[in-house]
Amino acid sequence: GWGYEPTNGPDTWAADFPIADGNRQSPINIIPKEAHYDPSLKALKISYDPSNTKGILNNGHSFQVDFVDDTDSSTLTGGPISGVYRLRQFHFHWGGSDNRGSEHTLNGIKFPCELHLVHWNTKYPSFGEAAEKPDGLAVVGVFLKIGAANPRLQKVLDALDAIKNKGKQTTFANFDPRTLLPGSPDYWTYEGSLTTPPLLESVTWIVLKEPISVSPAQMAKFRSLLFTGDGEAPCYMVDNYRPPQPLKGRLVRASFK
Ligand SMILES: NS(=O)(=O)c1ccc(NC(=O)NCCO)cc1
Ligand SMILES: [Zn+2]
Repeated sequence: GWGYEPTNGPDTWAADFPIADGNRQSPINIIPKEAHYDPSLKALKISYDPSNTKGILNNGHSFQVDFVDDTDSSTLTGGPISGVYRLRQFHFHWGGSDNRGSEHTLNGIKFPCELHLVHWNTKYPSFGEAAEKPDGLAVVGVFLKIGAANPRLQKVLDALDAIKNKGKQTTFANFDPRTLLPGSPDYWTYEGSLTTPPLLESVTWIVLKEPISVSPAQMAKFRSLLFTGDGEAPCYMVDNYRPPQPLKGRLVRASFK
């Protein structure tokens, strides 16, 4: 199956997922000077209920923290979206060293890590249905940059020892992902896709301008995970990012001047 190695990585995905060469693929390189300030963009309204935290899973591509999404208790509204989107999961993408790892880039600059908070539009009956609609998903992207250790991240990283291998999951409770967000509400937004197969063109991307911090030791924790399952030859989970894709005429809007 697909992955991030030379034999199954992003350059091979179009064979099984032709939409990889589509007109609204993600991620992209964001050039702030070419973004269009849109005064009609609303503030993001994010309200999460920590008791919705369901668990943490190594899915062989990243690890994700899953949320109970059968009620409107953890939602995203406002910003560029209309209606109510429910939090489904959050996950990360990171590099084998600090000079790479993010999916979106800023003026061509890669960050060591990027957080994705995945939400689906409740006008559709389920995540799966929403994922196939042009306005079905909204993903909030947050850059991580090397600095002081991030205490909010530590609870997530402390759970990784229990999910080292692909397919492993463990309990994870009462986590408020809002604590991972930066102070500034400023964001860029554009119409894009999932950044992993099936690469569905159903995502309104909301990329926050202000990064959060992560320390080198915390980055080492991400890199201690394995792509591989128990009993397989171990392969460290690193460089699980898709590079920027062609903009193909899309506008990137900014919520700030
Ligand atoms: N990296 S990304 O574009 O944020 C992304 C989000 C969800 C998915 N897929 C997904 O959530 N499938 C359902 C099982 O959680 C794939 C890529
Ligand atoms: Zn992602």
